Amino acid sequence: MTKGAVNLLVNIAPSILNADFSNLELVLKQLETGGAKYLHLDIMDGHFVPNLTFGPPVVKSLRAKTNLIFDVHLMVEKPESLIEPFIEAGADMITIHWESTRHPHRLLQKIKDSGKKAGIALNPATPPENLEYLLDLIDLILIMSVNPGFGGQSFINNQLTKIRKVKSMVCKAPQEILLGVDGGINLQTAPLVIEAGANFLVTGSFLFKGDVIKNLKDLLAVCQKS
Ligand SMILES: O=C(CO)[C@H](O)[C@H](O)COP(=O)(O)O
Ligand SMILES: [Fe+2]
Repeated sequence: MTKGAVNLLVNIAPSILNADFSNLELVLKQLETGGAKYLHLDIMDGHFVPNLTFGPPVVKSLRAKTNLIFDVHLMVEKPESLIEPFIEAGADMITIHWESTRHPHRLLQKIKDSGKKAGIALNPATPPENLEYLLDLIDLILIMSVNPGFGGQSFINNQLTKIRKVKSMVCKAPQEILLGVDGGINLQTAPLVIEAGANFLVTGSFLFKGDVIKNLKDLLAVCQKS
């Protein structure tokens, strides 16, 4: 990839956080029918964030049912201990939080050494300049546009400024880096984040209110137009 290469395609990564957990096989089929390529898996430990979700066994069960690209978002204390279990469960990409570890460089290196894509997420109050000496290890920068922990929160508008700053960092990197946004993405906010430079949009509660397939298709259409 040439220096400054930018992926013009906008990707949608559906989060199942607000899906019907009693019928995830159906949810996977709906997302595939709607045109999804990724599945965003929100892992919460009740410590780093005040909520609990699921762990490697659930990811392994889902892995057996779909070829979607598994994008694992680790919102946990001590993510060091969970890299291998999630890779064994079938993760294709693992995103750690900058705030969750003293050694983000070592952890990103560990993910890359395992042959998986490495992502780093930034909470709303974390400045993007912290990524300067990590950039060569990063495949995805995930800007949290809500405080992590729950689906269905409102988009924090000042994160648009951060997306613009990160866009200029990403353009200078020698490799392709996806610029992701997670939280409060819907038909109104998607064009704003795309205009600011994002090309990887995580969306959860918007999709699972009403007709999942229609909502996903509508969002993909907005992304293609923006
Ligand atoms: O990481 C997350 C929350 O911490 C989720 O990925 C995010 O909230 C998606 O849900 P929604 O679209 O409802 O905001
Ligand atoms: Fe997430």
